Amino acid sequence: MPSPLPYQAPAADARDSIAVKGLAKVYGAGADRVEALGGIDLTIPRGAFVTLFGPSGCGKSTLLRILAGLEEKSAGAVTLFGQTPETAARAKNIAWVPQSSALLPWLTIRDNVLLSRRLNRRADRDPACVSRPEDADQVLRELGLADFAHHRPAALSGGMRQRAAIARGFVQGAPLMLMDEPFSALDELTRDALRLRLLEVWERHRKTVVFVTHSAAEAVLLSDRVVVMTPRPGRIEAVIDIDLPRPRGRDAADSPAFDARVRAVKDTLRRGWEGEE
Ligand SMILES: Nc1ncnc2c1ncn2[C@@H]1O[C@H](COP(=O)(O)OP(=O)(O)OP(=O)(O)O)[C@@H](O)[C@H]1O
Repeated sequence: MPSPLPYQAPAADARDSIAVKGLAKVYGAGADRVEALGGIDLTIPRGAFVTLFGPSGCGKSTLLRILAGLEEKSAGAVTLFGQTPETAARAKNIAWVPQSSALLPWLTIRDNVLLSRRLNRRADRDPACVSRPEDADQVLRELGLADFAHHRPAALSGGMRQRAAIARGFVQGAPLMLMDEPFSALDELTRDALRLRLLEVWERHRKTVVFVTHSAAEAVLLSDRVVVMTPRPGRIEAVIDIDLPRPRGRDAADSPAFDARVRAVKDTLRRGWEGEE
């Protein structure tokens, strides 16, 4: 009988990061073949706020859906804190914040925010992240929704409903939040206010966030790292560390340092795109 292979402990940091290695995704075949992602390597440390930034069609949503376990990869390896996306999704270790709030109209805001937690009481979650009902009240307060907790979604503005969707993400008890352009349907003033609200709440909870946006300024304001992606096939042009001090508030976007980071992100995208043409 062959001797068993020696036990190999997982890499020391496997449970402390998201690791993407050689990831590729192809949709369709023949004339319909689209290489949505090719050769994606990315490491995201636990607790980081990381943004995927790039033009339409560069594969941001595909990458996010693969991380969420909603889409199969064509090649490569993905682990979320040591788990496959499918296992992490089954264990309810991933919270998804969509573009539109997707609240249930017949439930109050508080019940909407608590719904996933209630439905998934028995989930095999990361014990450090399990939330309590009181957490919903705290997060609703932090997001300025305490007075609306017992209203139904129809009584709230679009911005408030999106805040409720973000609250639901934080209360879900998952260590990882995936946010797919959560502010894209909102007007500019509401977006500005919501970015700051999101930052305030994230500072207190420090979940790992992977956020998708088309806005360089939004990416820089929110992130520890901006992943600049270019299309055909979707690939990572560069990962830019945003070394601006935290916490970042209303004044964070009013500095030459901020403008320089936004310029660096845009220039990186332009270089990658021009290089491709
Ligand atoms: N289900 C699908 N079937 C076929 N092709 C798809 C599918 N989903 C995405 N694609 C293609 O894969 C590529 C990447 O799409 P994806 O939506 O991930 O990009 P994106 O950067 O998120 O774009 P956007 O910013 O417009 O949302 C595009 O060429 C798109 O047409």
